[in-house]
Amino acid sequence: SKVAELANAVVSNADQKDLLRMSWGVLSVDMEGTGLMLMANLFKTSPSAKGKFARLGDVSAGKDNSKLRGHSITLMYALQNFVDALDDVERLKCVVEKFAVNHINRQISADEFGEIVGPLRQTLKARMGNYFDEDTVSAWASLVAVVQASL
Ligand code: HEM
Repeated sequence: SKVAELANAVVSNADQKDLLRMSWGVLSVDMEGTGLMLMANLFKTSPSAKGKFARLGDVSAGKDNSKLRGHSITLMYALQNFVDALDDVERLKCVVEKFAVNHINRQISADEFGEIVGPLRQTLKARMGNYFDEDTVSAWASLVAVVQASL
């Protein structure tokens, strides 16, 4: 399957995995703050994505919106599952498929899910400063592509 093929490509690319782990080390210093930043970037760049998160109410309130805050925190722990699975293709596939279900239930298409890459790029740039580079963005895009293939 396409998911298996893309998951294999991620697990076999040692350079990409180094970039993912190094950048995750930076992003995960402040799980909540980074999650809120990622969501704010998504809402800024993708009005259509904003429409999907109606349950969260007024997302412009940031951290003061407890529903947005809860979502931002749990989204980061979801990403942690992917980073923890980078050496084991079966593990990566099963966590990807678990998160795919949550999004299929919400009618998020592969294209819509892919809208996270731009916001992720902005978040990496803000958090990594001089250590930011486009190879790191590509590494994250490869991981996102595994999820997209499952949608
Ligand atoms: C880095 C990529 C993403 C990760 C790790 C992620 C993770 C999650 C997690 C853990 C949940 C909660 C699961 C649940 O309540 O069933 C969730 C819910 C959701 N996700 Fe994602 N997501 C990502 C990207 C996106 C994108 C790009 C969209 C839309 C364009 C999206 C739309 C949604 C919606 C609408 C919900 C339900 C929110 C709610 O009402 O609580 N997600 N996501």
